[in-house]
Amino acid sequence: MTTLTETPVSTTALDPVLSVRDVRVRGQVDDREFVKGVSFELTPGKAVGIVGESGSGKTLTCRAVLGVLPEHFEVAAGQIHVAGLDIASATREQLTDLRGSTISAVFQDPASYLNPSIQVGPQIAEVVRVKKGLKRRAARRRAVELLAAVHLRDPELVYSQYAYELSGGMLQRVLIAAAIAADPRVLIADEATTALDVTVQAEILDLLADLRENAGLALVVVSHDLAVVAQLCDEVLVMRDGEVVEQGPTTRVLYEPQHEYTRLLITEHEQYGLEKFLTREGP
Ligand SMILES: Nc1ncnc2c1ncn2[C@@H]1O[C@H](COP(=O)(O)OP(=O)(O)OP(=O)(O)O)[C@@H](O)[C@H]1O
Repeated sequence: MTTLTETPVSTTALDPVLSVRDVRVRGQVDDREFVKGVSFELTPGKAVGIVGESGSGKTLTCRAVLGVLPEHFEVAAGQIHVAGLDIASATREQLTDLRGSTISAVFQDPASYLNPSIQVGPQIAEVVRVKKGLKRRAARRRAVELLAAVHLRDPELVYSQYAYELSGGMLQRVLIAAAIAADPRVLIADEATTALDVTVQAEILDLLADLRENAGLALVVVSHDLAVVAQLCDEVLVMRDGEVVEQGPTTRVLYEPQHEYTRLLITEHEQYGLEKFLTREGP
């Protein structure tokens, strides 16, 4: 089987690979706080989920962690450490090095992250070449390996295809392959399976679980779908209007919700079959 990482990652290390402490995100235009104090820690192989309705600040939290807030937004307070590095005091060069190789992300709408006029494989090979310093031929080989690792059938064929030739599920896998190309320690999956049909979604979730278990990847999973978080995450944060209204172990939050808003989300999601993912033993 194709290896997902070139160097084995310890899953027993206790040092957090990501530490987010009381982070606040402010919009500079109207001086409004959009994220009002988010804290969590991730050690290798762990997964944290962020749930909440549209506009509650989930994506802004992720973008703050990645150091790519939209224009006119800033981290107004709090600390973010990625693999021990305080990103507020990191140089531009350190941040560029960090992105992709230590922390990486997959968002919704994979097509918009790929260049439509370049075959998908070379785009992954380029990440490997730049971030891992591999020569062209080795980078190509690694890109094909990565396409196989995300369970794309006929990876050689996919390597030479263009984004428009691939289905949504295939594209999302290509994006995951690109996101893990430089062996990051943290992967942010922001609504990464939302646009996919149920079967493909389940396959992508299995893939993320596999990366977590076998490569020690730490995950931040953003989803409006509690079932997704129930399946993948150890801990969950429930956000509403920029605030974390509830936070704790996934099974506790989903089985014994303390906050009325969490109860409301759970009731809304019962139709999606939350039960089938959630066991008392936890993920
Ligand atoms: N690029 C932007 N320009 C202006 N306002 C923005 C921008 N991005 C986010 N916002 C504002 O910040 C709020 C929080 O946005 P965010 O994208 O974090 O929400 P979310 O919880 O991820 O929602 P969704 O589930 O719809 O993605 C939004 O309601 C919006 O008002």
